[in-house]
Amino acid sequence: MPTLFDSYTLKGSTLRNRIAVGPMCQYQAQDGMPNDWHSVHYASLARGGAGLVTLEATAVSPEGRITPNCLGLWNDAQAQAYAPIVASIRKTGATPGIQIAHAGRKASANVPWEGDDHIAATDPRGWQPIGPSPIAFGANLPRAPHEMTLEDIERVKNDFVAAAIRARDVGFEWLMLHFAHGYLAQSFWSTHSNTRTDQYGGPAENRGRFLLETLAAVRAVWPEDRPLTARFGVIEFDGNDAQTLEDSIALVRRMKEHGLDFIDVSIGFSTPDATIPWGPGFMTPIAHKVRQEAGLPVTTSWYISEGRQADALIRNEVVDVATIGRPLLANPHWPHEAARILHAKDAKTILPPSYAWWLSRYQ
Ligand SMILES: NC(=O)C1=CN(Cc2ccccc2)CCC1
Repeated sequence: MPTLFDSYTLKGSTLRNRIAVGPMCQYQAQDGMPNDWHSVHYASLARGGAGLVTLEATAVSPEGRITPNCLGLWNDAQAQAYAPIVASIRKTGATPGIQIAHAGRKASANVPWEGDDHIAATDPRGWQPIGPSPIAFGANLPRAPHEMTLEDIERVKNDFVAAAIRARDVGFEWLMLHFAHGYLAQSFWSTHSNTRTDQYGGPAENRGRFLLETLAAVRAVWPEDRPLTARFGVIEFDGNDAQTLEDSIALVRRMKEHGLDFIDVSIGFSTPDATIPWGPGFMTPIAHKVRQEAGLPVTTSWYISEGRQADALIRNEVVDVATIGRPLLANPHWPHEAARILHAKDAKTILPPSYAWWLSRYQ
């Protein structure tokens, strides 16, 4: 029976435990470049004992950013700037991962604590969002995206491939495609946002095409021995859940056929009219259903906050890895605290010597 502090091996990668840091936007970049905010942030999370440290949504092009302050991997200067961050994660024994993303019709927005809304079309800080159809998300994101031409679609797929090559070459070990949260890929899948009548719209097979083509193109350049994963919104909580979940699991099976190794099960967030049943581990039964029916190892996040809760999910094989988000913002050493609560491991095996040595003595 696996436990939270057992290692996890997938393809040629072994995580020191089953705790993954979920990708969480920091909105601290200028022109997509990582800086000392990101260096300190990710080194702190790695030193705290997590197994997999996944960098936040990193845009594959300038237009693919959610906000002007999102990270990017669209040029070589950015790519080189991640090398010290990868090294600092590896130095602690954690595994470096990165989520590559395109925000689609949710792009060109103010950072959450400065409005969380679309930048005015007349404001030079912003840009024209793009998407499958000229349909706005609504609410705080009222701008209708430019309807992507087939050339736009090819360009964006190539941007994902180029970003994956940069992530590969700078040493990231896990790659996560952002196929969730109402961003570009999710918006091709959802009927809330995709009303195309060409081969990228209409029936599920067509709405899944952009995701599968992007996955296949990235798989072709991502090393076979490094995990290729995706965070995918399998449900919208919009009143149509049974059908959406059935269709999404069928698409996950296709993703597996196209080389996906692992999936992070999340929410579509394609419509402001959803009623999300927030609560402790509320996504874990859905993640388990995807795991069993699609035959892929899974993780999920959302309100997984306690060590015993996360350990039970692993022991009962509900999920294979527990993704922790906001509790790690509150306490990057959450893994150490969980290890103590679970009597799993002492500080010596979780924290770097500069901390562990003194924590393990004079008990
Ligand atoms: N890059 C991402 O995937 C983000 C996800 N978020 C979670 C979230 C989404 C929707 C509603 C609440 C929280 C917040 C902003 C960035």
